[in-house]
Amino acid sequence: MNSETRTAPLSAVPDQAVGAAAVHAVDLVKTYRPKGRGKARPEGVRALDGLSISVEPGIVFGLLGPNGAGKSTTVKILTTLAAADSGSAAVAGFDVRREPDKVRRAIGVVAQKSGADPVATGRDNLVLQGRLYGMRGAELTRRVDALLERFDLADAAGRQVKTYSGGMLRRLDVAIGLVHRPQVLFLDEPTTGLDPEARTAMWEEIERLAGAEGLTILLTTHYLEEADKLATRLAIVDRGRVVVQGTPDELKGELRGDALAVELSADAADELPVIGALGSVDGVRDITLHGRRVAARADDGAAAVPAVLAALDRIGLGVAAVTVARPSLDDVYLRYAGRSFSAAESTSVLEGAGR
Ligand SMILES: Nc1ncnc2c1ncn2[C@@H]1O[C@H](COP(=O)(O)OP(=O)(O)OP(=O)(O)O)[C@@H](O)[C@H]1O
Repeated sequence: MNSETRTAPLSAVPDQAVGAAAVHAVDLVKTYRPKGRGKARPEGVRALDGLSISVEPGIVFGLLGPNGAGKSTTVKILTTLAAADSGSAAVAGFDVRREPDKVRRAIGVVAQKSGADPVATGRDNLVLQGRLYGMRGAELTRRVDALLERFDLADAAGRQVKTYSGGMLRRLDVAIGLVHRPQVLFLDEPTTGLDPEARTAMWEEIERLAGAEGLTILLTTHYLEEADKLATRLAIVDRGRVVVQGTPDELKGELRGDALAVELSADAADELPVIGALGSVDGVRDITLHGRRVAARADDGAAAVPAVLAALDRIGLGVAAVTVARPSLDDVYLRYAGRSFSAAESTSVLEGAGR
């Protein structure tokens, strides 16, 4: 448990709000305060700044954000491992502050760092977890066998976990999280550090799980592609707040049209003629120029390309390349967070280094 101070108690979650949602969090605030005096940031780090989410049962809900956005802190609060300074949260209908034991029974947690005992075998790790939840005898053996089979670990079940590959260890972590048949499974960045093959296998596994037994999965990720592929709904988190939420298609659909990227054969001396020329093309808007790169949105990108090339030609600019892309989650992030995902990632890395 963390040692930071709690400035105000969590308020109870209203019952009617809890009923329908598998996870319901309102206005979570959390500040990590430095332990000693004379630290660089005496005011502490505000990891959550009024974060709210509501997750309906049976879906994969993605919490997407760059490093340092507050995803793990949210998971810690929802899984009763940390206390919020203020706000309220309920999981599987239980208040995380008032009913932490019930919450813990209802959830499985796969943290960023493996919780498996490296010197025990895969099977023993699963058995131990089951026993912690009161499972015994044939029921436990059947459950462990089924999970070993399902996660393709049956052949390695008798080996010490320290001999497992990264992908096997992650699969074991998920299996451990599922032993006691939780209603809600928390997966905190489940594919970070995995090679592409193991990542694809884990994606397939998560997709399979989501369909099974009405399990609700709350997944945190800083991979745009992962959120796009797996999440039924997602919330984009930036600096401790949800900046926008919806299905990946809804979010991308809000950005009307395609992204058009034109690389000029030479730097354009002045932005205005470029903006003027492209602005005269039907359906083309939001034009920006950085050096040789022109970016714009177009209602129908492919159809606009000939007219765009002609317009640039008229003002004497040659074109080296043109690409047309459907809106991505990165575009959504840029629109709502005001900076690109990769810029946010590098800022948070620098912030982290400065702490
Ligand atoms: N125990 C702690 N003490 C001090 N600051 C912390 C602590 N844990 C997290 N933070 C800071 O709180 C902010 C949110 O961190 P958090 O780990 O929740 O983000 P995240 O989105 O999960 O990022 P990551 O993917 O890197 O884990 C960051 O600035 C982080 O450095």
